[in-house]
Amino acid sequence: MNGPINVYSEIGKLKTVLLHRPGKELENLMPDYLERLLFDDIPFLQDAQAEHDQFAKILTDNGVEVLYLEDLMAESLVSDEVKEAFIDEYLSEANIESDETVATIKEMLMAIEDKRELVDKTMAGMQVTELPEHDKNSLVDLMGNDYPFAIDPMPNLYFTRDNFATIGNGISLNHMYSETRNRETIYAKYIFDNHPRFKDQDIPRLYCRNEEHRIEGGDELVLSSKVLAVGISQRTDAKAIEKLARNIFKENMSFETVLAFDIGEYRKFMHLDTVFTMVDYDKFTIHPEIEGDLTVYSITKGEKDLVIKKEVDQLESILAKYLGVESVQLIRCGGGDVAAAAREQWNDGSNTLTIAPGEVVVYDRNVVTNELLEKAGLKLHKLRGSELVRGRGGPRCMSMPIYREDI
Ligand SMILES: NC(=[NH2+])NCCC[C@H](N)C(=O)O
Repeated sequence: MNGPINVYSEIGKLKTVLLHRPGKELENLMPDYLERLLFDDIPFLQDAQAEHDQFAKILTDNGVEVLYLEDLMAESLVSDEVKEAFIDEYLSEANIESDETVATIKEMLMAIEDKRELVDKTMAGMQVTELPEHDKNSLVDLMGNDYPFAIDPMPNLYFTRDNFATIGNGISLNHMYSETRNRETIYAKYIFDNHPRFKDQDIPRLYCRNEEHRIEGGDELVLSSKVLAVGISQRTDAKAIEKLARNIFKENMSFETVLAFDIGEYRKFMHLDTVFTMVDYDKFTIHPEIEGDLTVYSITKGEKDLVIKKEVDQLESILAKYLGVESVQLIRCGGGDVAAAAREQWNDGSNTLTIAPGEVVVYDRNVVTNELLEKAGLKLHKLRGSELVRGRGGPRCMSMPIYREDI
């Protein structure tokens, strides 16, 4: 009998997925703080939500159960004790200098009875002007500053791919690269510890948010029940991958090899899944710009510790060897046109979500890449990508598979 989580491939028929419908956190984006919050522009919330609803509809129309992070989190606040523990932990990570402000906000949040409303508020952030008058005795309170937020918004939450990742029947609860995104990982922590769907189930924890080294779900790809690919990137460092591999091997899961893809540290391709995704048994998207310099390392379990080797073959041969297929096809984002490749990668042309072997969700705007995917025989579900894309993420980033049929 399989547990509630079952993800042994990138392509098996998707049965259950986790999304987050973007909310008020996007309206708390301001030009001065975009870079710190890892955004490049301010999406129009209403249209972003409409696009996101279309995404959810494509999935449900194709037999996928869509769960929402905000609902699961609300349902995880199973008692007053859990609610208070969550609020305390949330506030301790919210970067609030004054204890009086913490106490004031705690009182405000505790007073919200509707659990969904409370969860939404924690995601949206809080402007200083929302706080009631409260005692200002501490030096930081008296000095004040111009910063408009008492608590920052979490605008990247709709990229549910990153803050935790499902691997086999387990999860890696991630330690994120940036402070703004590290706060997001609190929701998965409470969900997997308290939600009735997950609480008493055997769900191995393969990484933990308190770890020192950083890893993000956009870098974690489950290529098969035996092989994982993990990006060494702007977001994920090599030490974290070693730790993850050790934990996976310790759990005696089916995975035998972790392939570490060194894609360099760039904002434009912050995660492996912004340049490489698996779309069929033997087909992948790839951004041509990373191909030349890409180095792949294999990590396997040795007698005493990990055995780590540099793979010297072409990417196609490495993939074919580890996946046990005769050959693989790499479908290049933008084809041979450098401008199309760069533009469409920036707009997540290689960030596809595979919902069944050979069947993918893509943004409609990446016309050059989409045509190549169709030519390769793939079935495309096209999603309007005007507002959501401004956060620099596509269909794979915006989804976390919870259950895929085995292939
Ligand atoms: N899996 C992904 N590629 N996620 C994209 C995340 C984008 C987000 N703005 C960030 O910089 O973190």
